[in-house]
Amino acid sequence: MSAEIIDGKAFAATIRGKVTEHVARLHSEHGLTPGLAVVLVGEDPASQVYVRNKGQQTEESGMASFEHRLPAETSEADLLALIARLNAAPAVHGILVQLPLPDHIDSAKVLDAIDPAKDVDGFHISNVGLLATGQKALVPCTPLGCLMLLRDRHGSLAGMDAVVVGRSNIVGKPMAQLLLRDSATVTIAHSRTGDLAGVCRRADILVAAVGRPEMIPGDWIKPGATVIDVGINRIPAPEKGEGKSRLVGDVHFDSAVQVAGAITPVPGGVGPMTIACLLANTLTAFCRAHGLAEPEGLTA
Ligand SMILES: NC(=O)C1=CN([C@@H]2O[C@H](COP(=O)(O)OP(=O)(O)OC[C@H]3O[C@@H](n4cnc5c(N)ncnc54)[C@H](OP(=O)(O)O)[C@@H]3O)[C@@H](O)[C@H]2O)C=CC1
Ligand SMILES: Nc1nc(=O)c2c([nH]1)NC[C@@H]1CN(c3ccc(C(=O)N[C@@H](CCC(=O)O)C(=O)O)cc3)C=[N+]21
Repeated sequence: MSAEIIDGKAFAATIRGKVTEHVARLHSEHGLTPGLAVVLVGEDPASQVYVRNKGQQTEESGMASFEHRLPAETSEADLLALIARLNAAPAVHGILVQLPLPDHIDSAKVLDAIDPAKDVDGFHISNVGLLATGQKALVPCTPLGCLMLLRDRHGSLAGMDAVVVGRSNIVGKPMAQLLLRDSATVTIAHSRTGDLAGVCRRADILVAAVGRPEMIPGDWIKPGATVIDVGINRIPAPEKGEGKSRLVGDVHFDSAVQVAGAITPVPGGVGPMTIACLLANTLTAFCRAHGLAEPEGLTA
């Protein structure tokens, strides 16, 4: 038996379509345009690609995109000054500071300087706290995208055994919070977990957010489970030619697809959902800022 392949790319296109429709209506009814500012410090080539994709898709949805590319040696004080300006800018409704930041900058300090109402990544400590206490928050884009895929497949997640491998602040922890809020029974595994294979085998829902290429093999997966592979790992692909590379997830796809009930591919799974949810969060932030009705089906 072979798993259903969850088409994140198509699902993301549907979400972007809903955002685009809503943005057009806001424009015609109120003459208003939501705006997203993306800040990139340094020249990491992978980050440049993401930032370019985000900018393109933001504009395609009818929103305004503001890109701030700063040199790697930018001081923390200068970055904080830029954030203060974006916090005060009426045309900016969402602010994303691309991570990781250079080592001389304190990421937590920078993220907490963003106005929580414009924090479309959901990384500000007050959004983290609101999510953890079950209140209305801006929710991190990658976990939100995963949740949308899971709800689409299962309807209710109540009582399901969910295992999240990875406990980062940007994926693992908020993912676990969202699953818990939907009444799944949640286990968070990490590098110190004993018998990781055994823990994974209990999961009806397995979310892998580790950053280790193809680490989870098919025989760690419960037959019929839904597998969400968040990992984005670039590995050498000499078979494609000298110096070429390809993207793989944290799950060993070829063996996992034999066992799982459904699985997200890499690329084309969670990645496109992340950007779609960023646009959705920007629209949500805009509507809350203006006291307008929130878009339906685009929040957690
Ligand atoms: N699709 C998308 O849109 C996005 C994809 N990503 C991708 O997701 C992956 C994870 O990202 P991120 O959360 O930022 O990564 P981090 O490096 O911040 O966190 C990785 C987590 O995996 C755990 N871990 C590491 N090694 C093992 C192991 N051998 N066994 C079990 N757990 C382990 C770590 O545990 P410990 O805490 O104990 O060290 C840590 O909690 C990466 O591949 C990243 O590129 C990230 C963001 C968005
Ligand atoms: N403040 C902040 N917020 C983030 O959300 C954030 C970040 N920093 N830093 C980096 C990670 C990574 N990330 C991805 C987004 C889209 C794809 C994506 O679209 N991936 C495509 C393929 C991309 C390709 O081909 O390279 C896919 O999986 O199909 C991947 C990864 C967001 N991140």
